[in-house]
Amino acid sequence: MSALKIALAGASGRMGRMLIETVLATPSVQLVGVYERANSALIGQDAGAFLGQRTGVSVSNEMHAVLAAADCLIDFTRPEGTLAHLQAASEHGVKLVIGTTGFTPAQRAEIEAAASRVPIVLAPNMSVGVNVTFKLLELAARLLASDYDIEIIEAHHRHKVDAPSGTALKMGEIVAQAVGRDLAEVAVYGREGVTGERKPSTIGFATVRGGDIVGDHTVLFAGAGERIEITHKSASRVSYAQGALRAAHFLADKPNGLFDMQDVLGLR
Ligand SMILES: NC(=O)C1=CN([C@@H]2O[C@H](COP(=O)(O)OP(=O)(O)OC[C@H]3O[C@@H](n4cnc5c(N)ncnc54)[C@H](O)[C@@H]3O)[C@@H](O)[C@H]2O)C=CC1
Ligand SMILES: O=C(O)C1=N[C@H](C(=O)O)C[C@H](O)C1
Repeated sequence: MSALKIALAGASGRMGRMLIETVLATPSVQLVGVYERANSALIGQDAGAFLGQRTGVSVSNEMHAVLAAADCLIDFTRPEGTLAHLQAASEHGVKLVIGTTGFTPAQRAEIEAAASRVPIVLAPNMSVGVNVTFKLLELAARLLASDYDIEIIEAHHRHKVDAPSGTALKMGEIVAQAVGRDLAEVAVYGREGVTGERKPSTIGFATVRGGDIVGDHTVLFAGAGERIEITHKSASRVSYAQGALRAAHFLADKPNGLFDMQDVLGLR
């Protein structure tokens, strides 16, 4: 079987670098294109230069050239970048794995519309561990129901620009749905001053930013006389990169449609 041809966006980013390293170490995939923004010092350099490796693939700011030989584009950038890349990928019939977070509902609708033309995996967290944690949360929330207060706490590195994390928001959606609430109505994003007592149906979010924390998420179910904490901690970005490659393989035989990592991992 021939290797899956992968193009990457966001070459200089934390995830971009981890993806380049992971693709180069994975025999079932081949790096065929690497994109970075025009103002980047990396343009024209070999994509493996930061690893001391020669790949023969130069970093380019011409998305159409980057996509020309690709089966799948993996994008971990920023919402505005992802939407531009989505447009180019759908023109080329290139499948998409999107790890970027922080989309507005309107931006998400654009991704959904594009999925009628090309298949897309869109997931705020590609790690197997987080996706299994989602299942644990669903079960815990359903069993504990309204007797326990639900709070979601996430911590990330100092460079992260969106809050709460995409993963924390997804966890909120999962637990809200499991207890029959609409997250948009019950979410409380941070507290300050004289807030009054906690309303029982709310789901609170707390965000920590500091240092090089890769990504920690805890969902706290606090009841009378006890509490349950379900926590996932990432120690390396490699699990996200490996998940993204699993997602790319999953898309290989899909003509179109919007999927997430629960689909990829068979966790539905
Ligand atoms: N789904 C998942 O498993 C994970 C998702 N993420 C998400 O991936 C995204 C990137 O994270 P990091 O690599 O840590 O960020 P980063 O800041 O290290 O890298 C961002 C990359 O995107 C590029 N970029 C920024 N704006 C752009 C634009 N308008 N057009 C094109 N390219 C643009 C930058 O040049 C850079 O290469 C974030 O949204 C983050 O939340 C991060 C880790 C795991
Ligand atoms: O920006 C990050 O680093 C991460 N972003 C994702 C998110 O917003 O959930 C996934 C992971 O937590 C790392």
